[in-house]
Amino acid sequence: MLQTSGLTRRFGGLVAVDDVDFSLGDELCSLIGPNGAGKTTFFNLLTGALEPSDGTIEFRRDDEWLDITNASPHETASLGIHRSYQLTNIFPTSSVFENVRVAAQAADSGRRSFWRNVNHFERYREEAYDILERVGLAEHAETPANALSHGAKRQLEVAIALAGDPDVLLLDEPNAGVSSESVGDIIDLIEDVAGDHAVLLVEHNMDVVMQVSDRIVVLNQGAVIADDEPESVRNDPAVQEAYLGGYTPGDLAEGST
Ligand SMILES: Nc1ncnc2c1ncn2[C@@H]1O[C@H](COP(=O)(O)OP(=O)(O)OP(=O)(O)O)[C@@H](O)[C@H]1O
Repeated sequence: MLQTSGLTRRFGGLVAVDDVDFSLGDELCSLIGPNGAGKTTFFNLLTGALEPSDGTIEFRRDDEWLDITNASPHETASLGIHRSYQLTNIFPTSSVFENVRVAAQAADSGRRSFWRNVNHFERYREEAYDILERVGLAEHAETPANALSHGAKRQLEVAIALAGDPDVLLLDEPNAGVSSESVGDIIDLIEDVAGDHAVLLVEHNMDVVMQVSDRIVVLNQGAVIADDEPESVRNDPAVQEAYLGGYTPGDLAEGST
């Protein structure tokens, strides 16, 4: 569905993403690695927020591979690649419902404006309510976004990303700052969303990663050092050394960044 070949991004002399060959199918793949490994830069390359220094990015739509290496964020979004942004795309004083409705409307005007009809506003409302039901925020529909708990704000970010009607969802630390009691809700949401979307997840909480992932890709200093199913990645000596040294399974603790 999405693949990169030799993807590289340099910042001056620093190689933040280093010759990455990666593919995402219809699965939930987690991207992990130590601070500064290049995960955010890789997300920014996939969405078009940053231009690569080298390499290519391709996206499959219908049966055709499209070269999206130099696509803008607007173009990647209209193709169906959406990212959950940590709080930055929430309108804090608008209601939860309004945030999702506006996102549904914006996505529609980017994608399907030609087909809009007189009932489209009602459709955005229905879409927004359906999504709020799905992410567990229906009872907070009229709450101003800035009055939500941290965990509920994360759910709202996912709701806004879903409103874009994505094929590929890039989830950026959906557990960051979430209390340990709410981590289970976010896990349920990630697993639910992965049922009908390809998902690439950046997440520091290893228990979450081990529980939800079909596959894990490990970045270290910009390069892929492992790409395998969770059990194999956990037992990989190179991954242990670079990242998992202190990890013992079973502690669903608060996500850290
Ligand atoms: N705009 C930029 N200009 C210069 N250097 C940058 C820029 N963005 C990122 N970097 C550097 O690129 C490297 C990779 O950073 P990146 O944020 O992608 O890592 P990360 O894996 O997401 O880290 P974290 O887990 O801390 O979020 C780091 O050394 C970072 O300092």
